[in-house]
Amino acid sequence: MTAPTVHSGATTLDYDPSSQSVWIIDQTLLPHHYQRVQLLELEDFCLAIASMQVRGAPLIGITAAFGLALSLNRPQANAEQAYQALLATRPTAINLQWALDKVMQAITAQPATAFAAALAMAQSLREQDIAHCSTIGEHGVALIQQQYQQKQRCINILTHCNAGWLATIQWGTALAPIYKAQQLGIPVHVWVDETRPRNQGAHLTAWELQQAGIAHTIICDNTGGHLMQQGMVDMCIVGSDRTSANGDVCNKIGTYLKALAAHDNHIPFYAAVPSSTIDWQIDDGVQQIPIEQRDSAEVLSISGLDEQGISRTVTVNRHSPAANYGFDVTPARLVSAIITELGVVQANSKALASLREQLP
Ligand SMILES: CSC[C@H]1O[C@H](OP(=O)(O)O)[C@H](O)[C@@H]1O
Repeated sequence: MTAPTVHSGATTLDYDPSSQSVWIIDQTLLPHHYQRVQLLELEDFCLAIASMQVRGAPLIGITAAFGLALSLNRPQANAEQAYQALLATRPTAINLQWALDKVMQAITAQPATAFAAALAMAQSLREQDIAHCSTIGEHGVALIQQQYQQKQRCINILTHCNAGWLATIQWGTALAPIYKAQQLGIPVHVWVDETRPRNQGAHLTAWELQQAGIAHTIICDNTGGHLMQQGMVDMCIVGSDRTSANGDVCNKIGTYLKALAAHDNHIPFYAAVPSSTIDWQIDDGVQQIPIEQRDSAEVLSISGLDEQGISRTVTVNRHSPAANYGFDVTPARLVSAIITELGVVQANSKALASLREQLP
């Protein structure tokens, strides 16, 4: 099976009406194997999210939306039980609850045709994600273009984790401006934080950029500060799993440290955030956003291919405990701007409140 690229119009999730199932890319196998797997039952959807076969706030939400919708067409359908099971899979990405609530609202509005209404909502959220991420790319590429016009050389962009098309349905959030820059012929190079412990950068972002033919270099998570200090980074663009109404940005663990280094070196630090990832109920992200803690085994091991091309997982330490905080929160004061589908806005309550008024 040939692997797709963002420019081939590839999508991470596709609904199959003939089997009333969903096909997703098993992201735990990338970059070594590209494989699509079918999600049929509610348990398949819950496992896919919890095990990170699918991950990234927008994709988590849309996957759950289809999981809830399709569960209604199964024997002993129970929307509330399905909602709770899916919501319990991962706590930090607000898109999960946002998407599930949208589907539940559709069910409540049309109880006589609940399955059809829920499925239509899931499909609508999927199409909306594609449009919003493309628009985030268009708003974000202007920031890259400004630097290119000033510097007239390749623009070096640091990103953390994976906020590419694999984290959404298509285009991505943080990587969308980079894909749009490529389409405009603007030369860019991406510093790709490997992003321990699950290595979404080395496994997923690097794979995306390699497939797209975009120059990139994988770096250890601790390297970014040095590169910024040496003038080797022109801007940082990261994604988000939940951004609070005051502009605090929750993202993969380690993002906050990059923002501190960027601030200290006067480098623009942008978060690409669809409005679906903004939690309007929280006005102090640093204190209020729930931070997922995952199995310590993810810290104590690392997986890859051995010389014979066989997947291996090795343990780096069998005897010590490990802590595995999945996310951290970058305070708004360290965020230069937030790139949304409605435009580039300042990371503060007033600007975000104004943005909220523009939402349909
Ligand atoms: C566009 S959301 C991407 C966001 O999600 C990642 O977390 P995970 O891979 O654990 O789902 C990471 O925080 C990315 O920035």
